[in-house]
Amino acid sequence: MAEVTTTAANTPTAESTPLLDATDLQIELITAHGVVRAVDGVSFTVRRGETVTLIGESGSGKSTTAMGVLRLLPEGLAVMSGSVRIAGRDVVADPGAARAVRGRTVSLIPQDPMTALSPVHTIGRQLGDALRLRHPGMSRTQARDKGVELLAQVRIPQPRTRWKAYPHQFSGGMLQRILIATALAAEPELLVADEPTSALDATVQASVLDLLMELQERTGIGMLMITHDLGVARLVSDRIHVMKDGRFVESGSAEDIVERPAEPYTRELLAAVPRLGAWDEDGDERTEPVAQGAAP
Ligand SMILES: Nc1ncnc2c1ncn2[C@@H]1O[C@H](COP(=O)(O)OP(=O)(O)OP(=O)(O)O)[C@@H](O)[C@H]1O
Repeated sequence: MAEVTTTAANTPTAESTPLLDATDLQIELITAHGVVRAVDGVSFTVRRGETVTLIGESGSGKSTTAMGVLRLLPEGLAVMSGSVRIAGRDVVADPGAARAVRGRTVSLIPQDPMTALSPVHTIGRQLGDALRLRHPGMSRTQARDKGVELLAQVRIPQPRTRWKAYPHQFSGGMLQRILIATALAAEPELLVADEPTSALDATVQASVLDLLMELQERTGIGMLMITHDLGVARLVSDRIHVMKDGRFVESGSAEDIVERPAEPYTRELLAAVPRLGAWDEDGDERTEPVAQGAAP
């Protein structure tokens, strides 16, 4: 999607190593009702500047995959096999590698902005803490200046004044943008976004997705997107993996999956999207909505 700028750090070798490389990932969850194989042998990669989306209905295993990749599933209740290399380090074989890459190479944008931030601390305190975690030598003043800059980047109006505000003083869309700023505080190479807009209404959803794409274009960050909404997937993705019962039933470019779905399950997901404009080369939405069932 975005142009990849080659820097000294991005040697050809580093460039060709995927940021995320999952091979035959299996995850079993130990539940009160027995063992559930939530993820059943999936393989996928995410490279710099790419957005790769896992799409599927509720219970298909998308979130378990995302949380597994980050090793955020409860130890002892989730058994993982296969491999997941993040920037070359296998987090399945080595949980220590997961701790090393989380909040550095890879950051999570969680699903529900209303519950992801602590209600008793100011936005500034929480964003400042995230920055100082990444840069231990940073003073509070430096963290505030950098944090205000990040809030401006995610289009929070009057960021310097809002620094001292509490989460309840923001709308859902603004909170999600603050969470994006918090994820960016770690200067990650890869973002995992778990249904980042599902708690937001349609117009706010569009503006948050737009912001993510703009950030990606500017920074070349890779993104693993989780969604149940093919409209969202089509807008942001380079590649889409359609997930059902823990497996990928269909994988391809966003255009192929949306325009030429091979599987009945994908066609069902498509049918659940109320309106999709015609595909055009720039991936722009067409401005005139398509009325379902309307006469030509
Ligand atoms: N805490 C849990 N206890 C029991 N079963 C679980 C738990 N979490 C997930 N599962 C099961 O694992 C499978 C995959 O669930 P998962 O949440 O990953 O799917 P999903 O596609 O992300 O759905 P959603 O969009 O609803 O989060 C499902 O069969 C689900 O019932």
